[in-house]
Order: sequence, then C-alpha cells, then structure tokens
Amino acid sequence: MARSVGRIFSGFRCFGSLPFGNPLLKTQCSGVLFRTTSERTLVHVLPKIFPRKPRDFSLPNSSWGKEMMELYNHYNRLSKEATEGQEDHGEEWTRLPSYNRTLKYATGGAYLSKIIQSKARLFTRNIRDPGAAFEYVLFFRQDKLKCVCIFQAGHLLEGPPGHVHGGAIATMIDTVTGTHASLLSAPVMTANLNVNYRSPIPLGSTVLIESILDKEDGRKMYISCRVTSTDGSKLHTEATGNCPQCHFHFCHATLCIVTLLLLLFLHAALFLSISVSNLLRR
Ligand SMILES: CCCCCCCCCCCC(=O)SCCNC(=O)CCNC(=O)[C@H](O)C(C)(C)COP(=O)(O)OP(=O)(O)OC[C@H]1O[C@@H](n2cnc3c(N)ncnc32)[C@H](O)[C@@H]1OP(=O)(O)O
Repeated sequence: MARSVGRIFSGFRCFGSLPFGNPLLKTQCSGVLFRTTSERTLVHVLPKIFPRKPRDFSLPNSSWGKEMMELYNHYNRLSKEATEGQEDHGEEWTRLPSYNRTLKYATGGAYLSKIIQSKARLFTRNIRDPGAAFEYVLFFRQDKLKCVCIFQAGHLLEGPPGHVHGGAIATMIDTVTGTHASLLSAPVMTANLNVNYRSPIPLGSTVLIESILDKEDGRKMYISCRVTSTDGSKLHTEATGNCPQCHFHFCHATLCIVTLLLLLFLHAALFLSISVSNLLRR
C-alpha cells in the first residue's frame, strides 16, 4: 500500500515533464474501428495534428454558468499569466491546471494491474458530460498561502432533493485542502477531515471554497476551509483537516540502503570467516 501510494505521488512530481498523449483524444480514437488503409493512416496522423497535452479541466467550458464565469474571470485577471504587462493589483493568484488522470503519469505500478492503471480516473473529473458533476477551478495565492476554489455543482451530485450531497461537498473540500497542503509542502494524504454542514447548497449553484493554512507542525499541515455563496454572505460548510506529508519514498529508500548495507556486511563476514578458516587449516 505504502509503496503504491509513493509511486502515485512520485507521478505527481513528474506530471508536467512526461511526454503523454491527449487522454481524451486517445479514448475517442480507441472506440472507432478503422478499416481502410487511408483511415488507418488517419490514426497515425491524428495525434500529430492535435497537441500532445492532456485536457486541462480547469478551463471554462460551455456548461459554466454566469456566476462561475464571472468569478473565474475575476481571479484570472489577478493571476500571474494574465497580469504580465498589466497594472499591479496587489494580489497575485495562480490558476492550477487540473487533469483527469494521475495514475497514468505515475512510474512503475507493479502493484496495480495494467487495466486498472489505464482505466483509473480522478474521482472529481471522471464524468465526461460537461457540467453534470464537479465543475471547479482552483487558484492559489502564494503570498497569503491560501487557496480559493470556484465550484459549480452539477445535477448528478444530488443528495437531499434539489441540493448537493454532503459526500460531494466533503469530496470537494478534501480536494481543495489536499491540493492546498500538497502545494505548500510535499504530496500529502488526508489523515483527518472534520466537516460541519451549516446550510444546504442548491443543486446547479456556484459556491466559493476558501482554504487557509492554520498551522504547520512538523510534517502535518492543518488547513481550514469555508464553503460560502459567491458573494460570501451565506455560509454553507466549514471544515478543518490535518494532512501529513507522505514520507513513503524516504522510508523505502532508507529501508533499501539499510538492507543493502546488511547484505554487504554479511557477505564480508562470510568471506572473512572462510579466509580465516582456510588460513588456519594451512
Ligand atoms: C497537487 C496535487 C494534485 C492532486 C489533485 C487531487 C487531490 C486530491 C486530494 C485527496 C486527498 C485524499 O483524499 S487522501 C485519501 C484519504 N486518506 C487516506 O486514505 C489516508 C489513509 N491514512 C494513511 O495512509 C495514514 O494514516 C497517513 C498517511 C495519513 C498517516 O500515516 P503515517 O504516514 O504512517 O504517519 P503517522 O505517524 O501515523 O501519522 C502522522 C501524524 O499524523 C497524525 N495523525 C494520523 N492520523 C490522524 C488522524 N486520523 N487524525 C489526526 N491526526 C492523525 C499522527 O498523530 C502523527 O502525528 P505526530 O505523532 O507526528 O505528531
């Protein structure tokens, strides 16, 4: 378990550098049966025409409502790329790209079957129909060490009639706090998440999820999170979480080195004892 989690997170680190194809394009192509030579050629030509980059789900799509777009434009105007050459707003946000696959980019994967690896999708990005489930974009502000997420809850997230399921809200909170803590330190796992639901979120509405770093204690990051209406006037949910950094790599590297040293020592001891016994026999 620990080893596979380590592999997953090692994948996060090399996320941007690996040469991977567009996952969406690949899935679409794989469903088509190409019979003629010219059509077969098309299969090889298509990936060259399309950019070899995964789809960034945090960019606007046709399902985004007015409120979602307005907030996105607001934070995007304050973001690094957008502010280049423009006047300084005093705050600088960074939009975080978001992909639907994480395992694909993880190295190794000996503990997961190839089928699982190829079919794995990020929980919050696994529904193709735009706007049906989790539509969200995260922005990070480096100087204040805080994150904001604009979340539009789709119709597939219904819990109580006409309102968002508590599990879906907790999922989004976990995603925001997990991403936030990972950005601030190293890859983390959520150890503890306390959620207080204050008022229901209407299905289809857009809300703001703001997370701040409360405390850092060794490898533990204490993050608190508030889900509010977009104007901040209504509090929907409050949460606090504890996300310790993953130390799997370090643990395994240490274990490997210790085992190697032990083996070397045993070999040396064996060699010495044989040599000494040979000498004594002479
Ligand atoms: C950019 C990315 C994009 C990525 C985009 C996607 C982002 C999604 C993010 C989703 C995040 C998740 O859902 S994560 C999935 C849900 N979470 C899990 O499955 C975690 C399962 N639990 C575990 O694997 C483990 O218990 C760990 C890793 C959390 C901790 O184990 P460990 O590493 O061996 O460390 P351990 O010594 O036990 O604990 C470390 C410290 O945390 C404390 N601690 C441990 N458990 C708890 C607890 N329940 N409540 C309070 N505190 C706890 C301990 O007291 C200790 O404090 P001290 O003694 O040191 O003071």
